[in-house]
Amino acid sequence: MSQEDKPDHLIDISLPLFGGMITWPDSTGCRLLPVRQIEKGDCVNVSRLDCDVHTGTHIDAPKHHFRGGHSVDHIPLDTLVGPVLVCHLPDARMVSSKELAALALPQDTRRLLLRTSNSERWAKGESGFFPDYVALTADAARWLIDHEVRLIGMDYLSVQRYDDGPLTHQILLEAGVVILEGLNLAGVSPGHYELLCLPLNLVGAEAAPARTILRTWKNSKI
Ligand SMILES: Nc1ccccc1C(=O)C[C@H](N)C(=O)O
Repeated sequence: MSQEDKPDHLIDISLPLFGGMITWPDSTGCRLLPVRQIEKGDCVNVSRLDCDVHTGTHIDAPKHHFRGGHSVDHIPLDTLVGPVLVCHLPDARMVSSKELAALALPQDTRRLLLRTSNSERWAKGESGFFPDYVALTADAARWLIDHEVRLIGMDYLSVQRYDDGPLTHQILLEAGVVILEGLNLAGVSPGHYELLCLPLNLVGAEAAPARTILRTWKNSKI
């Protein structure tokens, strides 16, 4: 790698996982439980993570909504890693096809992350789950498929609005679009990056937590 090609910087857009973190209201929550403790006389520290697989930043696979649908271990890495466009919709109360069309995305956009006012609320450290988060409508899901987007990332714990039915998820997952939820895009400038989304390879699971990073490059286009 020449000096010019060195990574400029890495931006962690995933949520830290910790006991008591904000989770989906129906979730059993997230706990990190001590199994062995040096301070209690054990020779090592060992913890157990107790959470559902939709905790923090995570991907959803078709199995989340479809019997017999693919699980996360079948999602190809080359969908999860590669060029991505980050768009900023600071004033959107929801994201419909109208907001997406107004972005005038380059035709070759296959991965799209949307920074909304949700990210500012993560940044402020709001303490509880907020059901009025910004998310996609079903017609936005159809728009993404029509425009051949293969991965869509949103900055709250669901891609669909809290009071909506499951249609947004179903449309995306049926078409094999990877749903990336629970991003924190606070302070991320809109533009082109390389996405590195690495979910746990949980065999047979409908979702998996995913450490997710954006990489910018100094002098090269991705
Ligand atoms: N953790 C859960 C537990 C029970 C029921 C749903 C969830 C979800 O996380 C839903 C998810 N965020 C979704 O919209 O796909």
